[in-house]
Amino acid sequence: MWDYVIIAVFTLLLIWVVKFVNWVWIEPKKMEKFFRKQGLKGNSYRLLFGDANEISDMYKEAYSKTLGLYDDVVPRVIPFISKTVEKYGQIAFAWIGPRPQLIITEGDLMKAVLNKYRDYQRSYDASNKIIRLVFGGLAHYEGDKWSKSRMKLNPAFHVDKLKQMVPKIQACSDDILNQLKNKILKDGSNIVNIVHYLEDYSGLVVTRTLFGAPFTPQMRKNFHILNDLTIMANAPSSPFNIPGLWYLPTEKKRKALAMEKEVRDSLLFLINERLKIRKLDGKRGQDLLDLFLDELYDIDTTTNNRVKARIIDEAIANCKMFCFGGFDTTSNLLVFTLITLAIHQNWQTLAREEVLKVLGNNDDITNDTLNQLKIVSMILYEVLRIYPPAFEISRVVEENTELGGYHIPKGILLQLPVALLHRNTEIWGEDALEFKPERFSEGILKASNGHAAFIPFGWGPRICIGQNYALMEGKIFVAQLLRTFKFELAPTYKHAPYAAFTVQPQYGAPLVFHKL
Ligand code: HEM
Repeated sequence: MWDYVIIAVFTLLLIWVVKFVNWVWIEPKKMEKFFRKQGLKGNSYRLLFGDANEISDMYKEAYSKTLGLYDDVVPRVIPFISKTVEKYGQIAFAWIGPRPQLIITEGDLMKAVLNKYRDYQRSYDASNKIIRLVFGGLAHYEGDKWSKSRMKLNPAFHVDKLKQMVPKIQACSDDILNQLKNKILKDGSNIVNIVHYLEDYSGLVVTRTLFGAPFTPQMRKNFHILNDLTIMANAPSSPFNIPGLWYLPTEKKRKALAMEKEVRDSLLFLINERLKIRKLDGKRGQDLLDLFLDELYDIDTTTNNRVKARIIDEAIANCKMFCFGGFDTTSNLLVFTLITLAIHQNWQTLAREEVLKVLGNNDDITNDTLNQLKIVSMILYEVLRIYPPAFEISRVVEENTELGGYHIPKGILLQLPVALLHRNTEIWGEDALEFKPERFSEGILKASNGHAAFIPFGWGPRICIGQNYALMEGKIFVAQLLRTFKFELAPTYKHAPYAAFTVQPQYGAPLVFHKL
C-alpha cells in the first residue's frame, strides 16, 4: 500500500518539476528562438526573472531624480519600455518573468490590435488576481457579452445625457472651488497641493452624476481603495505575477481581499438603497446605476435568487470599474493641466481670456458655451498627448496570428505604449516634445499630420466609454478655476511624473493661488 502512495507522490512531483522547468526555461527559450528567427530583437531570456530585475533597477534609478520642467517625462515614466524601443526598434520583445511580451510602437499596428477586440483581448486575467478585484464588469467582459453590455451602457454617455449633466458637474466644480477658497482663507497661505482637490472633484462627479448618490466619506474612501489596489497589483516587485502564489495565504492577499470587501459592502449598500427607492417610485433608467440594475427590474419576483445575486454581483463589479475608470484618469488629466498652465503662463492667460469672453458674467455654463471653449480644449488635448493618464494599453493574443508580417503565437502579451506614439517625431513633427496646444487648432487629425495617432482614450470598439464625459468634466473645472484664480508653481514643486497605474506627480502638485 505504502509503495503505491510513494509512487503516486513521486509521479506528481515529477510532473510538477517537468511543468515548472518547461514554464521557467524550455518555453521561454523556444519563444526567444522563434522571435529571433523572424528578425525580432530583444533581451535574452534570463532564468525565472526575465527582465524583472532590470525593470526594477530602472524604475529605482528613474524615480531617484526629478526632471527639469521642460524635460521629456517618458524616460522617467516608462524607463524600461522606452530603452527597449530605443535599443531594439518599433517591435521588440521583453520578459515579464518567464512570460514574453511584445512592445509595439508602430501606430498602424497598435490600431490594428485595438480594432480587433475578439482577436486581441484585455490582459487582466493574464496579469494578476488583484487587478481582477478592481477590473470587472464592462472592462472585463469579452466577445458577445462585452458588446451587449457596451450597447446597454452607451446611452448613459450619449451626448444628450451629457448635456443634461452640465449643471450638476458645474455644481461639483463650484463645491470644490469653494473648499479651495475656504482653505486659503483659513490657513492664510495660498499654497495648496491641488491633487487632493482634483481627486475629490472626479470622485464627486462620478458619485453624483452616474450613481445619483451622496459623496460620503466612505464613498471617497472607496475611490482611494480601488486606486491603492491597482498600485499594489502593479508594483514592479509585486509577487502576484508568480503563478500559484495567489493561492498561498500571504499578508498582501489578506489585505487586498479586506480592502475589496470594504468597497463591495459599501457599494452593496448603495445598490440596496437604490432598489428600495425604485420599489417605491417605480421609475427607472435615470442614471448609470439604474442601467446596471436594469435586468433586475425586468425579471419577475419568482426568478430564483441565484439570478438576482448574479445581477447584483455584476452591478457591484461595474460600479467598482466605473469608480476606478472615472477617478484617477480624470483627476490626473486635470493635475497635469494645472501644472502645465502654471509653467506656461502665456497659455493660462490665453485660456482665461477665452473663458471670460465666452462666459462673460453668466454664472451658468451650458453645453453651448462649453463648445465655444476652443483654447481650453486644445490645452486639454495637448496635456493628454504629453501626459496620457493611461500611458500604455495591453492586450493578449487569443489565437496564433500574423501581425505586421510577424507570426505571433497565442497567449503573447502585447504592450502598446501610447505615450511613445504621442511623441513620434515622424508623426507629430520635430517639436513633438514641446507643449504646443496650437497644434490642435485645426482638429486632432491635422495635429498628427493626418495619421490618427492620438489615442489617450484607446482606439477601436473598446475605446473609453467615458471620454466625452471626462473632457466635459475637465473643461468645466478648468473654466471655473480660470475665472476664480491665477496660479503658478509653488517653490516646493518638484517635476516628477511617475507611473502608478496612471501617470501621476510623485511629490504632489503644490501651486500658489491668487484670487482674481
Ligand atoms: C482623462 C480621462 C480618461 C482617460 C485618459 C481614459 C482612458 C481610457 C483608456 C485608454 C481606455 C481603453 C483601455 C483599453 O483599451 O484597454 C479606457 C476604457 C474605459 N474607460 Fe476610460 N479614461 C478616462 C476617463 C474615464 C471615465 C470618466 C470613465 C467613466 C466614468 C471611464 C471608464 C472607462 C471604462 C468603463 C472603460 C472600458 C470600456 C470598454 O471596455 O468597453 N474612463 N479608458
